[in-house]
Amino acid sequence: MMAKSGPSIGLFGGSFNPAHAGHRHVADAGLRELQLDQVWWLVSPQNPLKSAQPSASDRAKTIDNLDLPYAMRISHIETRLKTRYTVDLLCQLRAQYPTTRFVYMIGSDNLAQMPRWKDWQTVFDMVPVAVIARPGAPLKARLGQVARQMAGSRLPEQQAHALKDCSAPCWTYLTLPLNSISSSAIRAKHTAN
Ligand SMILES: Nc1ncnc2c1ncn2[C@@H]1O[C@H](COP(=O)(O)OP(=O)(O)OP(=O)(O)O)[C@@H](O)[C@H]1O
Ligand SMILES: O=C(O)c1ccc[n+]([C@@H]2O[C@H](COP(=O)([O-])O)[C@@H](O)[C@H]2O)c1
Repeated sequence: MMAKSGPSIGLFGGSFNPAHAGHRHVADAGLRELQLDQVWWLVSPQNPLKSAQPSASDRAKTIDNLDLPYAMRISHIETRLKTRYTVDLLCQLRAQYPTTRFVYMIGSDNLAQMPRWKDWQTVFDMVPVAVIARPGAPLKARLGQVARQMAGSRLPEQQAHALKDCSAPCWTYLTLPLNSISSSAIRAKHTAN
C-alpha cells in the first residue's frame, strides 16, 4: 500500500438543510482538535435515509452564510460522482487521491444511526472516523452497536490530533462543549413563523 504523506482532509458530509452554527462547530473541531489541513463540506445530493430534500445547490448556498475560513471548502463531489452512499464515495476518493489522509467526520446522532448505512463496517475499514458529541441521545451513540463493535479501535480523545495518521479502523469520540442547534429546529421555527 502507498504511504500516505499528502494533506490531511476532513470529509464532513451533510444535508445542510439549512447549514447552521452546529455544523461550523463540527468543522472547526476538524481544524482545531484533529489538526487537519482542510475540511471539505460535502453537500449530500440526497441522504438515502431522509425524505426528499431541496436541491444541493440551494442547500449549499446556506453554507455561504457561515463565512468559512480558507481551510474549508464546499464540495459537490457526491453529485458529480453520482454517489449517495458514503462507502461508494470513499472508494472513489481513495482511487482519486491515493496519498491524501482523509478523516470522516460525523455528529454522534449519525454514529447511533450508522447500522442502517450501507456497509458501515467498510466505512470504518477505509478511513479514520471522528465523532463529535451532540445533545440528544449521547448514551445511544456511545454505547450503541457501532461504538461497542468498534471499541477496540477507539483512540482516546486526548490523542485526537493523531487520528489522521492512524491506520483504519480507528476512531475517536470528541466530547467538547455541546452545541444544540439542528436544521430541523430551524425549519420548524420557520414553519411556525
Ligand atoms: N449541533 C451539532 N453538533 C454536532 N454535530 C452536528 C450538529 N449539527 C449537525 N451535526 C452533524 O453534522 C452532520 C450534518 O448534519 P445535518 O446536515 O443532517 O444537520 P442536522 O442539524 O442534523 O439536520 P436535521 O435536524 O434535519 O436532521 C451530521 O453528521 C450531524 O450529526
Ligand atoms: O452511506 C449511507 O448509507 C449513508 C446513510 C445516511 C447518511 N449518510 C451520510 O451521512 C452524512 C450526514 O448526513 P445528514 O443527512 O445527517 O447530514 C451525509 O454525507 C450522508 O451522505 C450516508
